[in-house]
Amino acid sequence: MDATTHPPAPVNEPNLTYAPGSPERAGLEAALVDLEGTEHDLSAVVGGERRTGGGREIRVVQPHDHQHLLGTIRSASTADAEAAVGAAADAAPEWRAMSLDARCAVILKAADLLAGPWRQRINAATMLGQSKTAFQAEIDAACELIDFWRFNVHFARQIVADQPIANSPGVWNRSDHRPLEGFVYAITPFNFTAIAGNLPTAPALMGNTVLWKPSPTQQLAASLTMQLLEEAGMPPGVINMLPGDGLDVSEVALAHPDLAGIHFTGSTPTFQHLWQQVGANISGYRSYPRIVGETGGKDFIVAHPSADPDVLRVAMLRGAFEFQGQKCSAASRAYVPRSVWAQVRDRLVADTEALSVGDVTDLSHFMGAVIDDRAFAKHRTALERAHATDGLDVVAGGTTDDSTGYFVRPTVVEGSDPTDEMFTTEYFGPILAVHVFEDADFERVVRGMESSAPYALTGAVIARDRRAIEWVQRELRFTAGNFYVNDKPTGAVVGQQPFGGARASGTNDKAGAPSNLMRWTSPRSIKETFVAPTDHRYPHMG
Ligand SMILES: NC(=O)c1ccc[n+]([C@@H]2O[C@H](COP(=O)([O-])OP(=O)(O)OC[C@H]3O[C@@H](n4cnc5c(N)ncnc54)[C@H](O)[C@@H]3O)[C@@H](O)[C@H]2O)c1
Ligand SMILES: N[C@@H](CCC=O)C(=O)O
Repeated sequence: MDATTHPPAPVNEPNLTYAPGSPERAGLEAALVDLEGTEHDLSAVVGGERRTGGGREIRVVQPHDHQHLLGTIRSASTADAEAAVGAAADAAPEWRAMSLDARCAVILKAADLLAGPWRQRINAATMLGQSKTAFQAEIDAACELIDFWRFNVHFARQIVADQPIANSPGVWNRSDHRPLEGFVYAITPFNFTAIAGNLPTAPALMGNTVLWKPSPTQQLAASLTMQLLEEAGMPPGVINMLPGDGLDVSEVALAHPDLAGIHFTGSTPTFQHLWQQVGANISGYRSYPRIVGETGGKDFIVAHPSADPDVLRVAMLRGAFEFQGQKCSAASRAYVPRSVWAQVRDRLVADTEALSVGDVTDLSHFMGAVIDDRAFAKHRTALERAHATDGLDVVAGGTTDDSTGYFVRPTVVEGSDPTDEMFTTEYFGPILAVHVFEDADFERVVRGMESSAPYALTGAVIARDRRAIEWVQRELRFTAGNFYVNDKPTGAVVGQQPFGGARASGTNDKAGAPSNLMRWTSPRSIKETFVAPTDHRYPHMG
């Protein structure tokens, strides 16, 4: 309960530029060469020991150069998962008894290691394994993860310092922010190294022990993150990493009486499947598992007739195509009045066609490849359908090429029917659907957007008319957990725009915020009476 000391105050980590000639660019290029040259050890880590999983093999390749092997995973088996549950249970008593200062120190050291000596290694791993450009790797693997760690320390201390505000005479009330009883199961997505690092460490900071199942396509950066945490002093068994497809791990973890929570980020169907499994097993748990999940999106930009066309164009280009549209926050549908579209269309098409797509180790590219063959096939099918469907007009991009890497050209599709699947289905790729409408129909179109997709993650309004901004904000209040005015709907910053959405987009517990950390504590209220009564009778009894 020691939250009275003063660790360094959190400040957002500045983004390095990687401009030609900069020292960070030289460091990054050296790290890329170093990591590309070898096949990496992607073993499980259970109780601090490396362990070759007993399950099926998964090849981890560079998405932009799919013949280039980075390493091979042996998926964790049920025996590996059982060993991890045991290691988490063994580590729990000492970890939860440790002072909050000690746990914070581990996390703050991890942040400083990542800001310093580990920065380019983990950035390079994120570029090679997830096909992020230097800038996209920097804002994710370095800055956002450093921010998660530093701000979470600050928020954890606020939570522990939050104590009852009233004491009756002769009484002292206290709150004991206990960790959960059992282990937390953290399951992380391919697209953000920061999310992969945050999901196991947030519950650990609050005193829990964790089973961490990273995404196979993020495993290189995940393995390095695990090494960094060990160097920072994370004790063995507090976080147990189980690579692979997760099927055997879930078989053990979701049926185990000690499952205390799930910390998930990924697709909506996977999250719903996990929740169903928990529901099916509900009578077998010691406690009701906390279920936190941030999931899919179909994120929008809506322009008002007063919109600045340049602001709209840049919001579309960056919002839809950075990291190949593989951010849960990526703009994948836009609604644009005809008068504004007339000023935006040609330049948007020209700029989209000019975006360079390629091997991200060539730092001149704006985009890399999509994550794997499955994603590639899904996007190719969506584009074939767009080319073949009346009412859909592919005005930029629309082509794919997987001869060397999983490349999908950034694509703009004009669609006359806003109920077409282009406007409702999450493809999770660089495909932006645009619905052009008559200016006079603005209010009708916005009202239709309220329920046109099942998600509610991010959205943006582009307008100069203040009344329009206010009206859209009110009308679309429940359509986005993160709402942007005159900006792209991506790029939330920890401590500034707490991130998460509702409806089919998740439980909206807001990653990197006190509300998330609260889910990993089970408070105990303690009342101490200094001079206790010694007579059971009340005055009214005479
Ligand atoms: N809302 C957010 O904050 C947020 C952030 C990032 C990504 N996402 C969403 O994530 C999705 C993309 O990520 P993805 O492709 O990695 O998602 P995914 O659902 O395919 O996989 C997520 C994780 O779940 C694992 N998994 C799948 N089935 C499992 C099972 N039965 N047991 C255990 N683990 C299992 C995967 O291996 C992976 O580690 C998109 O839908 C995107 O919108 C959301
Ligand atoms: N927080 C990130 C998205 C994370 C999901 O992929 C953003 O705001 O762009």
